[in-house]
Amino acid sequence: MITTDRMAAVDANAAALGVPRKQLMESSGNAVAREVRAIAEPGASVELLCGRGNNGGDAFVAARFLSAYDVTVRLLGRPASIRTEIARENWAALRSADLSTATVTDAADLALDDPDVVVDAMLGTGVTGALREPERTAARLANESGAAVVAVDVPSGIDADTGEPTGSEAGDAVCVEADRVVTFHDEKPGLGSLDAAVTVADIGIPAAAERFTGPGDLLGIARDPTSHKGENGEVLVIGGGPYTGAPSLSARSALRTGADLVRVACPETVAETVQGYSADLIVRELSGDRLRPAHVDRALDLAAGNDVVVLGPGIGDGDETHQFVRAFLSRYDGRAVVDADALRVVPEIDTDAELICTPHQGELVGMGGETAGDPDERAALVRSFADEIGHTLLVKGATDVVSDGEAVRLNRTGNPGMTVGGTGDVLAGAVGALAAVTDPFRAAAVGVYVNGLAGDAAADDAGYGLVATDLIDRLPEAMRDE
Ligand SMILES: NC(=O)C1=CN([C@@H]2O[C@H](COP(=O)(O)OP(=O)(O)OC[C@H]3O[C@@H](n4cnc5c(N)ncnc54)[C@H](O)[C@@H]3O)[C@@H](O)[C@H]2O)[C@@H](O)CC1
Ligand SMILES: [K+]
Repeated sequence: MITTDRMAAVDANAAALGVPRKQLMESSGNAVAREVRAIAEPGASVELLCGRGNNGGDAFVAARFLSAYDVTVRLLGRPASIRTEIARENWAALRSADLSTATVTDAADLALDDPDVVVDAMLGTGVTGALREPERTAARLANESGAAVVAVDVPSGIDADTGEPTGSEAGDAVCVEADRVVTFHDEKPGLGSLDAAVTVADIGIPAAAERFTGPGDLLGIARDPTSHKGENGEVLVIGGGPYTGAPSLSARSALRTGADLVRVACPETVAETVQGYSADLIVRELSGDRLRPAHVDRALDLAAGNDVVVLGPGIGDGDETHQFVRAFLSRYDGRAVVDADALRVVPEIDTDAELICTPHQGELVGMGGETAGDPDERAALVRSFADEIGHTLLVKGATDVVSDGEAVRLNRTGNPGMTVGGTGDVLAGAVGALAAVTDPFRAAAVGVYVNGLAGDAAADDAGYGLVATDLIDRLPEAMRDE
């Protein structure tokens, strides 16, 4: 099963892997033609009803594969209104090949010439709201035609994620009632409930486009242009004690990954130094030189005003500090990224919090997890351990593994230069900022992807001499989804 959003991400990842969308469209159109050949004898009349998006584009391709049939390609709209370049190119290819094409702009001019097969390629996953004209009339005609109706990807006017007619809240939903659906790459959640035979066509999307993070994973994280301060995330970093650099790295990384406000709660002895790293941080002092159980009430108060807590950078491994982490997590019920010395406490704690744990492999073993050399084996182990502890895991390595106990994603951005100290703190901050605006699994996957990209950009300039702060300034560029 794949949702519409995830499909768009995988599609973009495939393009980044060298399989561009036009190539996918060629395979999609070929699969549609195959379906027509399976249900109709050569010579049968086939009417292709095509929209102006890529759903229509699939049918332009299909027409080229149906030379043994009596084919009419009917475009709903003017050729100039075809929305995408790849669909336009495939339309032009039909025209230059002298295939029978027609355009309809007015619903009143629509009539079907008693076809044996109707191919519904009006709208796919790009549909919004109830069907408009002329698609609305065309859907009615197709439903009343008595022809076998083959829908491309999803019947027009159906939401692929829910199976419900789009715009059904308005109470006037019209959609294509397909006999068969040829959907691409994977089953869609909404198709199972339809009264149609569904074929899933492999269109050549490489498995790696789904398995590994890629630029598509960033889609939809770009912010709402009308948002105001605070809406794009408030993050509290709880850290510091024996180390001062770590909480500052996490906090500055969260800012560069897009968080609006980042606060640091740290022992008073390090507060001045942490503040000294950056005027952009809001620093809250806790008494003494280490995190201790006595700080829990105050830390919970501070945490309550934020979307996400990043817990652990630079806290050290003193007993009192472990007690603090234990007590904090047993009472905190929000979202937190847990890193470094705070990790060990997680498996033994009973918490309502939603955690994203970011261990390297040594820390994973310290938590009671297992690791393996082979990435597939490691992925399976991470998945079952995430399931066991009930939290999201991001296990760092040459290939990073992210799992929420169900889904697994691997990441291969990054380079050996990133074994330098502090890059883990940068990662924790980036994941924290993302966890304020998206779900934990995606925050971890995108965080590790952009952190690695920033590391690769830093290595281009500094080679293995790169340092953690080099990554921070490169995060905004890494976050761009184009
Ligand atoms: N990886 C993928 O996602 C692939 C997608 N492909 C095809 O591309 C399709 C998605 O293409 P698009 O994103 O271009 O979207 P669509 O082709 O589904 O339609 C988009 C356009 O239809 C119009 N429209 C939207 N709602 C409407 C309504 N209610 N009434 C009338 N017109 C409406 C709008 O102008 C919109 O831009 C998929 O369903 C599939 O068929 C394939 O070509 C191959 C790979
Ligand atoms: K369709």
